[in-house]
Amino acid sequence: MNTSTNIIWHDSEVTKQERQARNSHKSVVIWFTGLSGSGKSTISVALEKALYEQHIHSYRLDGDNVRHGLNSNLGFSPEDRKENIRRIGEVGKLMVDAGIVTMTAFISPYRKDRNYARSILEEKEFIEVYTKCSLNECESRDPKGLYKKARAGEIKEFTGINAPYEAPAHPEIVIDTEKQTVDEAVGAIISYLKNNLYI
Ligand SMILES: Nc1ncnc2c1ncn2[C@@H]1O[C@H](COP(=O)(O)OS(=O)(=O)O)[C@@H](OP(=O)(O)O)[C@H]1O
Ligand SMILES: Nc1ncnc2c1ncn2[C@@H]1O[C@H](COP(=O)(O)OP(=O)(O)O)[C@@H](O)[C@H]1O
Repeated sequence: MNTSTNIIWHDSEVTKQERQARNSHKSVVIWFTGLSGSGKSTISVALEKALYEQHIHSYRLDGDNVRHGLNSNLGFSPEDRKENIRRIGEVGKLMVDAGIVTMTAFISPYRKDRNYARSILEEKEFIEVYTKCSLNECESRDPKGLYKKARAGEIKEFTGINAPYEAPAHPEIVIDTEKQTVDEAVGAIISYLKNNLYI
């Protein structure tokens, strides 16, 4: 619900299309979703580096990082996760307007919340990338030791253990991180961007 009143939109004199033309590439949100430990951060970091090396204006928003600042007042209840994703969707939209290829790496476990983020962008401005990985494998990777803590009852509402993860029904890209290497994942996403004339 919008509680701000008496607010009037003020247009820029530089359009998104003009920024994209100057950058010689489209702007888009590449929305990673998947369990903790499924590879969202690892792949988005590698993708960001590869895009940077190809002179693509890009930027990465990562759950752990954004929760240190912009979203530091949010926890992991369904309501807080919804607000987390709503804000990231809005930031993603601003970055697309600024002409930037934006990667977001959030668990974003609820389909409805991801679809909301998609809905505020124009068609083709949201590419959902599902980092598919079994809970078993994520738990054995446990890069931050959080699954161990969750199993020991030290973290409430941990995704996959005692909070749900709803896999995307129709993601644009699926990366099976139990089968594809990080380089293969980056290659697959860059091919998608090239084949669909984003870059
Ligand atoms: N309860 C609980 N459930 C899931 N994850 C937890 C939790 N508590 C802390 N963490 C750590 O926070 C990271 C997930 O934050 P996100 O902003 O991506 O989560 S969400 O999209 O709002 O669901 C997640 O990072 P990733 O491992 O990179 O996914 C964890 O490091
Ligand atoms: N094919 C792969 N793709 C991505 N990460 C992988 C892969 N194989 C192993 N890993 C490892 O799995 C872990 C994934 O952790 P991370 O990227 O932080 O996941 P997330 O951001 O989804 O929580 C890292 O330790 C990474 O080195």
